[in-house]
Amino acid sequence: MRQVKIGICQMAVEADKTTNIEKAGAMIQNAARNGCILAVLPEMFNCPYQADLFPRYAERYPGETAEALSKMAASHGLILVGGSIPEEEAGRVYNTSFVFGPHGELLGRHRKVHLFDVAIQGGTVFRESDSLTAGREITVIRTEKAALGIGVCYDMRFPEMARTMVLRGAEILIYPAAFGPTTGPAHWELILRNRAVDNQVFVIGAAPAFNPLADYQAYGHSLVADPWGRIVAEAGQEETLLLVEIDLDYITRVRQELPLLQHRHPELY
Ligand SMILES: O=C(O)CCC(=O)C(=O)O
Repeated sequence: MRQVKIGICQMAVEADKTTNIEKAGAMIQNAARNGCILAVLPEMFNCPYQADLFPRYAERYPGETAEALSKMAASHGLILVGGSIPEEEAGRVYNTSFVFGPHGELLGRHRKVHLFDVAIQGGTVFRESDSLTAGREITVIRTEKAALGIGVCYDMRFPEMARTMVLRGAEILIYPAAFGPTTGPAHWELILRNRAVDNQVFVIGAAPAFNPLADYQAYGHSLVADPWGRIVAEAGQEETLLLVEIDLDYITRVRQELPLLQHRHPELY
């Protein structure tokens, strides 16, 4: 048994950065008290999800938020997937997930590759590329507990990226995300379960809670899907710490019984 207890911090993101960092800290502490060895925050957890605000909240590494995350990981001795934050480097702003280890060390970072530029009639209109630059790397982070494939929100819609992470050894795909009221009910669960069943891995979607005062209405519904495509934990819309324990050996069992990855014909596609 390779048990991993995980805490997903579905927090309501507010306008004030320090308040958001403190709230994340309290939820991570709660996760640690509940025995979690992995905690996950949502996309843009320190900043309202508004393209015009990203440059204003952006930090150069190691800034205020990354330092706080590193300390939280170290003081609780857990692996922390720090959602994402606007990260500035050389005049460009990225949507970046920083991942810290149990001694507070930076294990890696993922810069969102696929920017969310959509105009859905009667629904969400968003242009991340107005203020963000896309990352150019696929991210798999090997930790002492599990190999983590990291994507940010819209990245989850690209099965090629998930497959690449899995072929590079990822056992858990983790997507800090912030789906909204248009695509959330339509696609959120479908996509996350699909990435799990396609790749026979665990998949985590970590969302902000619905906040009636926010400009962008997050859908919430953080969830964990297992390698069989089953939902093993799911939150509602409200602020909550979603706790779940998974057994990574289940990946091997599902792959032995249904050897999907061995049956591929990459020479044909
Ligand atoms: O793919 C979607 O429907 C939502 C994506 C999104 O909100 C994001 O990438 O931040």
